[in-house]
Amino acid sequence: MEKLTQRVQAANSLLCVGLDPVGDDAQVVRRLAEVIDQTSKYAAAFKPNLAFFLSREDGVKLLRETVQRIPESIPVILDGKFGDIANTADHYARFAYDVVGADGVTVNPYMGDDAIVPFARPDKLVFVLAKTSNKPAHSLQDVALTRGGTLSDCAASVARKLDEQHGGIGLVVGATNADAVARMRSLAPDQWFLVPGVGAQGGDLQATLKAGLRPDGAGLLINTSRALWQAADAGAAARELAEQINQFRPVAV
Ligand SMILES: O=C(O)c1cc(=O)[nH]c(=O)n1[C@@H]1O[C@H](COP(=O)(O)O)[C@@H](O)[C@H]1O
Repeated sequence: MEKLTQRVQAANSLLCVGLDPVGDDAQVVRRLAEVIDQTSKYAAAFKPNLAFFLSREDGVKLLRETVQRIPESIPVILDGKFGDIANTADHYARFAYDVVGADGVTVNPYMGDDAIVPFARPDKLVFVLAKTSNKPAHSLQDVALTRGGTLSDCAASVARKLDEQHGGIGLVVGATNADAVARMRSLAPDQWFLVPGVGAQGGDLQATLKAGLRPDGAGLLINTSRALWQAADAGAAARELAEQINQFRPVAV
């Protein structure tokens, strides 16, 4: 969290640049370098999505090279949505941190605390899926529990408890439902949220910021992936989005 906070302050940005590379091999290598180099100045973090690398024959090598190209001061969140029993999760954590060199991960909490805890290390960021951006998520995440609240609420409270115990635990909350962002913020007032869903998925940036920013003007990492990958000028698009975000921040961090 320290590295993230420092970067957010240094770049004066809450923008997370998503890296979901598509195209043929030569295009992808060239475009990844371009997007990283052009957007770095405006990036609070980068989020490579593991699936887009694993679908290529040399995906792990490309992922490692991608992470190495990102300036050291900018946190890299490996979006793997990992989630398995502790023994297996430990190997995913070694992959993400020790093989790939990521500073953080996304984790699916469905299997419970032991799917999350192996990722908690003093210097790492763990974002737990709580309320995702995809519409069909309601079939599981909005289910009401007999003890009260929904499954999303439960994920948020697990993430909060684990943050108190281990530190470095945030939530993934989609930008496609501002009421849900507000609900998650009420359950997790202090934690960082990774927020995908603006850009290609049509999330409302202003409503999301209003619902989710902490009083200190931080606490949200606004991710966009395709909108930057497909932009004619990724640097200009990143600058524009970072500036739009800052317009709605009540206080500079
Ligand atoms: O964990 C994520 O990053 C994630 C959670 C979520 O609720 N919704 C969501 O879209 N994502 C990821 O965020 C990125 C969104 O990409 P764009 O829709 O192209 O901006 C993809 O890598 C998704 O896998």
